[in-house]
Amino acid sequence: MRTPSLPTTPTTRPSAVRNLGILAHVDAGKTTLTERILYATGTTHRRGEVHDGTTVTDFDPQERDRGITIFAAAVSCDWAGHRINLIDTPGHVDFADEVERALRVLDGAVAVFDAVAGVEPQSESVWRQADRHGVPRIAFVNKMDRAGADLDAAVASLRERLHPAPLVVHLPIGTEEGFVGVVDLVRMRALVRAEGDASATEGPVPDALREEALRRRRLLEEAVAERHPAALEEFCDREVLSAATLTGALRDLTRSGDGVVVLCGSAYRDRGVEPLLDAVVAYLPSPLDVPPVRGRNGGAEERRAADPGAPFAALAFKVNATPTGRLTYLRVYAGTLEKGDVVWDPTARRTERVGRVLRVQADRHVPLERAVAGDIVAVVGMRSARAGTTLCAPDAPVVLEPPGVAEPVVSVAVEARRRADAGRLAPALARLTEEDPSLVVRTDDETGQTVLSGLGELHLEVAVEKVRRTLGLEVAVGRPRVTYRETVGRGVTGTVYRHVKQDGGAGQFAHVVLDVEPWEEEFAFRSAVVGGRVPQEYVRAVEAGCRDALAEGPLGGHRVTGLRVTLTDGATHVKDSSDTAFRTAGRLGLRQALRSCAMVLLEPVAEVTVTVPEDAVGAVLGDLAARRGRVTGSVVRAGAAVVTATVPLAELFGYAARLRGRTQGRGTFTARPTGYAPAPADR
Ligand SMILES: Nc1nc2c(ncn2[C@@H]2O[C@H](COP(=O)(O)OP(=O)(O)OP(=O)(O)O)[C@@H](O)[C@H]2O)c(=O)[nH]1
Repeated sequence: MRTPSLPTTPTTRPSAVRNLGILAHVDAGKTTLTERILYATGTTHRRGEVHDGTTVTDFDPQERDRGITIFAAAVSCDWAGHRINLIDTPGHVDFADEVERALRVLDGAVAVFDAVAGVEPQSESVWRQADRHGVPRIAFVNKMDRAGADLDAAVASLRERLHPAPLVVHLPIGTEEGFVGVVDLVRMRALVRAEGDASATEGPVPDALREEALRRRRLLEEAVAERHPAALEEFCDREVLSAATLTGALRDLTRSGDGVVVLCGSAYRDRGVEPLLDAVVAYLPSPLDVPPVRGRNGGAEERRAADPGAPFAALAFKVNATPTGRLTYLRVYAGTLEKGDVVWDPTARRTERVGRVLRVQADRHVPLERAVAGDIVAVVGMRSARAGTTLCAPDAPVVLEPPGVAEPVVSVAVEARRRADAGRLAPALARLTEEDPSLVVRTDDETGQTVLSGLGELHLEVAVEKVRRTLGLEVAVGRPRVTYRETVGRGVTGTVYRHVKQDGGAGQFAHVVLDVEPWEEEFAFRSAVVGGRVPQEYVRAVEAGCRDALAEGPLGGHRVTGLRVTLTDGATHVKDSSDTAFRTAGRLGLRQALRSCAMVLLEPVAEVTVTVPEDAVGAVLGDLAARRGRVTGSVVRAGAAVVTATVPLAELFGYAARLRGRTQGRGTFTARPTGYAPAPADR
């Protein structure tokens, strides 16, 4: 059994905290790197391996069985007087929402790349996610010990596909099996760990590499000076940059997102891990270096800085049922939280009592007296907080922007296998959705079946398996189905809808005239009513009614998207008109209009990347064509063919097994949902 030692002291200086995520494509080595970081920092005393199922962060039984990260796990360690709170995130696209929630609360990230494959599809997706959240990052090119590893090629693919300004600060020493360490180009020192060494040794740059190291240092100086005015000044005056100037400029460029420091190593062989930790501390921002968190207090925007003395504000980003109790993971943005405190949930409009505050070390927890601004902790005792809930001081309310939730694209019908268990299914599913907001449960109106929806086949498989393992509930699962949508192919003008109701007491009256047209965005609404014939408040009610109508389209009850509605005319009644009447008129009026429009059924499509041995390409192309796939590219890289194609998600069910069969287990693929496209008429 692993015995992680736990940093138990509360962090009192936000400037000494680094909250970071480890992001990458599946199998790039995030979990192994996290494991080596815990070992290098003395947090653990043995190195766990993914293939042995002994890592600290992949502690869930399913993660160990499948050898992949499914849930973002938090661990903390100390390095050079700093507290590093680290979140190991899943690399598989089905769990992208878990990454999204983690990114919302992180200040920085380490993006891990495979030195042979370079930038892979999911590394591209998580990179864009981090861009959206403005999270500064460092790149770590891992697996430098593998045959075919090439730092320069990996950097070229980074530049080509992700468009950052790469600032390469390492020169590898040795190649592939002979990779033993790196030259740190900032300090011009070599860090070598030969086979059998317990730790890295620092020394002068080996003579054989001196010239190349100087050339690369020069390239680094030029790249930095080009982007950093103070560095440029020094470079112009003295024609060189000092290590101190270089370090300061690299820090500034990382934090502003104008450059990405690139390091290399081999996590598996413990090479390049300590330099990576040094870089995290030197370049990535502390909670004080990022802009104060934004929130709303009533209608007004409010910002809270990472000040332990300020009124408390925190965002819950994960909820997890554990043997310790229901854990709510919090990023504390402002103020201090002590055990026993009463905090306010402004959205649910209720108070919550904080039972205990815990430092989380994957599946282990250590009680803390308090947590201060900038820290990431878990608390026990919250009843209603979910991922995305703000918790704040009762006398200083604020609502922080919650992370977005992805729309589900795949559904399965589920039922308890044993009749006697029928009553246990609903609470079990409710618990799942509480922990993972990207899972949705509903009852099908026509069949009465319970339908579980999520982001992919694997996502749903893992969810059902969790119910079986944790609650001992056997669940029968139907065939997976994709989530269709409907859009407007050709619009209509002048749909008249009159909502009149007269039953005894107060009547209801609303009259609307609507135009509907295809639109680029999901939904837009405007009023073109002249002369105040429909007051503003009723216009808003019509819009709300139209939004209600989007839930079910006329083709098959699917969600409607891609349209603009214009309210062109209407009429009111002095006594009988109300918000409710106009909302109803908006809903029923749009429904009527959509029935007259030419509607188009949309199905989800995914960008698929298949990597196979060259001799299997023919079979793979034929199979993709049979699945209505459109091939968008094909290249040969390190002896393997990489085929990219756009394929309807509905045709991808069971593809993993099929590909394995066609390639004798040598083929792999990833699928990234990219949006919706018109479905063929027979759907
Ligand atoms: N040769 C080599 N193999 C490595 C290295 N780092 C990780 N691996 C191996 O690569 C495989 C994947 O590593 P993981 O650490 O599970 O990768 P991951 O990115 O966490 O994968 P997911 O959590 O599933 O997204 C494992 O078999 C590791 O042993 C490395 O530096 N060199």
